[in-house]
Amino acid sequence: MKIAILSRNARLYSTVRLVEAARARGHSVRVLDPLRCYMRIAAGVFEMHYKGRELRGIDAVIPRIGASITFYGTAVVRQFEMMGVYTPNDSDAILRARDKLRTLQLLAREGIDLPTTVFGDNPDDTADLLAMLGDPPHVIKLNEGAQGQGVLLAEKKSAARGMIEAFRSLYTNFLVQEFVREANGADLRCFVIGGKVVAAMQRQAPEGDFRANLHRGGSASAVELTTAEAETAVRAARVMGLGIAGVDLLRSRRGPLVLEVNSSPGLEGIESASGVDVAGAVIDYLARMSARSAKALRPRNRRK
Ligand SMILES: Nc1ncnc2c1ncn2[C@@H]1O[C@H](COP(=O)(O)OP(=O)(O)OP(=O)(O)O)[C@@H](O)[C@H]1O
Ligand SMILES: [Mg+2]
Ligand SMILES: [Mg+2]
Repeated sequence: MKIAILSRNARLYSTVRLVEAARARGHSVRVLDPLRCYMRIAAGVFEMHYKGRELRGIDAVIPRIGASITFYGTAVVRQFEMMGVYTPNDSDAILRARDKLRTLQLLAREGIDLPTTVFGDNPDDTADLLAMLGDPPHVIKLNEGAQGQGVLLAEKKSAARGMIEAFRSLYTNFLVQEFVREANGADLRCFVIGGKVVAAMQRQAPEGDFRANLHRGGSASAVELTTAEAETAVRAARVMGLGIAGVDLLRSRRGPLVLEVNSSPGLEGIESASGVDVAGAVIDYLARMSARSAKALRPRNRRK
């Protein structure tokens, strides 16, 4: 199989591990910087070019699209889809997951539990918006933030109002949520591949913080998920339409709550905390699925 990994940096741990795992399984693999992929679109014709050459014969892509290049990155993934290249996460699913509010709306529709969330535009509605959530503390977070950046805790109503005013003055979208205190600064990252949790870790925020992200100094450890937690993670990935997903859960008094679903989850923390060869599992899944989709696309099987 010929695999392309869409990643801005070939030296990142996740990218290196995926390349290794693909080579170890006898696949040909290359890393493409999505921002160097350029495309030609004409009636019924989809071409992808890279550093002066047309790309041909790629069977599958692994999109690792960072939050700062969502628009361009998903356009590249979509072009590959149009060319009939298999991707475990399609461009629409990546866009869905990038938007935390949209994610929560889609999950809530399916009855998946999450921290109660409010969203509003007009300053005149702020007091009522906060009242809809109940007493502080409240969590205020950027709709498209990542790595814990732009996730704030407001202990008092006045702090919440101040943070909301600050975000509004920056014309950025944000959510306000109930603070799940009993999570005690820990969250669960569940790595879901093809409808199964293949690895999980618990992340603990450093002293004095409530955000468990490893990029914010959190520490990771192995964790045994309950059946309810594993099922919730698998359902969340399925609702989002993601073949590969990093589902973040909080342990709460009323059961697992989904915080968000990540479409390009990192491998470093989870492989070392769980001891699982997650990169290998990604490549095995890709090989299975791309063979299946190639079969479905064979001309005799194609729908007229
Ligand atoms: N409502 C909440 N109650 C308690 N803790 C929360 C809440 N929301 C977020 N947190 C904490 O803050 C962290 C970051 O939040 P979240 O996962 O929503 O943001 P992110 O920046 O997209 O993270 P990632 O890097 O995983 O993509 C969570 O992992 C969790 O530890
Ligand atoms: Mg995230
Ligand atoms: Mg998260």
